[in-house]
Amino acid sequence: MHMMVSKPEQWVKPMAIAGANQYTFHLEATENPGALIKDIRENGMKVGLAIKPGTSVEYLAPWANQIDMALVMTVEPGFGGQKFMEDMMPKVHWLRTQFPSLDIEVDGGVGPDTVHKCAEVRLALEVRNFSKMWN
Ligand SMILES: O=C(CO)[C@@H](O)[C@H](O)COP(=O)(O)O
Repeated sequence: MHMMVSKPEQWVKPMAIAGANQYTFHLEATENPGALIKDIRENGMKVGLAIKPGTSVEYLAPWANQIDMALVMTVEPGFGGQKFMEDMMPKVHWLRTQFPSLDIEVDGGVGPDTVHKCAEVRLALEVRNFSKMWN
């Protein structure tokens, strides 16, 4: 589950009860990422950590060894249909280099014209709209 929400702490248990196996929260949305990571693990889920376009990847780095997946937003959180921000790819490349075994995703603006940019940096994709990819 990609929880693009404020106060992500309050949804950990409900999502675990609902059967989620991974809980991705936004670094900007919590004051205590370490406690939240611990709580997610204690509730039996894997941990994903997302950053918005304006957040430097160095803020994510201290947590990278404690998470299962890093998610680099390639649009501003808010709505679909925005343009893929290719200038986020250096963040992905840096993470891929520093943490070779970490799963990395991007979210937003991925389609036929941009998917090759993701393939170049060996990303797992969070694809919400497959018809956009293949039609
Ligand atoms: O929620 C967000 C952005 O707020 C993203 O997850 C978008 O929904 C992605 O949509 P597309 O760019 O793939 O249309």
